[in-house]
Amino acid sequence: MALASGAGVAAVAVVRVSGPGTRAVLENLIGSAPVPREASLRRIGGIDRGLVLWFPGPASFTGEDMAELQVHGGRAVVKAVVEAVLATEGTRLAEPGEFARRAFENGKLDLTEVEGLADLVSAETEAQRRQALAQSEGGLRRLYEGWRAELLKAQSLMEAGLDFSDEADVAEDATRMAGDVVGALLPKIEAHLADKSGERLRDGFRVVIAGPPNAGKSSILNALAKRDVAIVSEEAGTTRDVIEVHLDIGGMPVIVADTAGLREGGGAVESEGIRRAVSRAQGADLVLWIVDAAEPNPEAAPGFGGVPVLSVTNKSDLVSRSAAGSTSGVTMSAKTGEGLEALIAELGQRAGAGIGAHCAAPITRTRHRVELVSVRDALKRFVNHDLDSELRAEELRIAAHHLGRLTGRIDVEEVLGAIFSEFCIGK
Ligand SMILES: Nc1nc2c(c(=O)[nH]1)N(C=O)[C@@H](CNc1ccc(C(=O)N[C@@H](CCC(=O)O)C(=O)O)cc1)CN2
Ligand SMILES: Nc1nc2c(ncn2[C@@H]2O[C@H](COP(=O)(O)OP(=O)(O)OP(=O)(O)O)[C@@H](O)[C@H]2O)c(=O)[nH]1
Ligand SMILES: [Mg+2]
Repeated sequence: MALASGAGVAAVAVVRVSGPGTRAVLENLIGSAPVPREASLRRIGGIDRGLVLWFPGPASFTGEDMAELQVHGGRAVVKAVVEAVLATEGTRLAEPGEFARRAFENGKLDLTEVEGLADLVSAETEAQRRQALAQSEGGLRRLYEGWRAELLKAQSLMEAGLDFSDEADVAEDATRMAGDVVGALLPKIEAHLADKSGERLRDGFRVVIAGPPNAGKSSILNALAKRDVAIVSEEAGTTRDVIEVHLDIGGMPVIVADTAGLREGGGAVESEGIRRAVSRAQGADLVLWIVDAAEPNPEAAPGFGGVPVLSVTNKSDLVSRSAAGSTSGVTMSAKTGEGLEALIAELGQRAGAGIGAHCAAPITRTRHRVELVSVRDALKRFVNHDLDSELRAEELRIAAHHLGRLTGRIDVEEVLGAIFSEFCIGK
């Protein structure tokens, strides 16, 4: 049992119940289970009048008997309904992600679909929502199940080759056919691994604003965020902590961080701010290097460990148009807003906004990448003909094992905890 509608008061709250005791909860609270899968307006335990939904298993989200009580969202109503449900013998509060976990355990969802659901609940932009929905509806599951079927085919051909090892031509045919199957599969896995668009979309494109003190970094952050997130002042060394905002540029999540101005000297606090700025910049997808247009000798951007740098000349309002436009990169004024649209367009383009969704479902997590690298490496060893047939067959088993971990078919107990704890209570 859980309050699925989350913390805080809403107009309507949803209490979700799953498990074999669900029918007993309904009998205790509303007298009887209503018509399955149809909303019924009922008195609920003398507490409220609300909509009741009854999903007898296995045709439910978790695959078990389930019910929903949709009641008025007031604190007293919710508290009384939750207590009334818990009063039924055997009922308890659900752990975070427990409904999804049961759906997984009952074969309703595979691990990639569960991850898709978690991402759907936390999606912040349209492109993230689309990607998460497709994954939650089996985009990756179907892809990986197809590959698993190919692997099984190759495995059985290799086994046949081993069984007929005294009939050289039969054995050779079977082994060659297994090689063809893997030979066709490997480039598909390589192409899938080469596509980083899914992880980038899920994680967001990370931009760090860096530059000398007082160049207008915090003013640019505020202009991008369209609100006063960071303190701006004419004093050099204003920003110390890294300040982050989440932007949605054409459906792409872009995470912009403002940092302390980089300069020599300064006190201990400022030095720590500078250390954080540099470390953040080195982990970014893009650094915006901000300089003051009125500065006669603008400081050149240092290297940030190979991270691409886009030069931004700010305070264009302080200089004549021709002087401001002469530098490379973006020229803008955080004060007047001139050039801001151009900066946003450039960020969107670099983040990959507007690129239509890739046809195939992409990798969205490091977990997928790690398992698929193991699959690929085993298959590469398989195609290496220096190994004997026994060892090559073993490589196929290793590949199938890692594919199984990906979809949750085999020994995933250690990853389950990590995945399901991402969910909020009630999911
Ligand atoms: N009120 C409410 N809204 C909700 C949910 C919910 O649990 N309750 N969902 C919660 O995530 C999502 C909808 N997801 C659902 C997924 C499967 C089933 C379900 O009953 N599946 C059965 C029957 C399928 C069918 O008839 O097509 C099954 O899989 O066997 C229900 C909701 C979003 N909206
Ligand atoms: N004229 C003009 N002034 C600006 C512009 N952008 C920022 N300023 C001013 O420049 C000063 C410094 O701005 P901040 O945004 O605090 O600069 P910063 O780079 O974050 O500074 P630190 O955090 O100290 O490194 C403030 O007085 C701003 O009002 C601009 O485009 N034009
Ligand atoms: Mg600042």
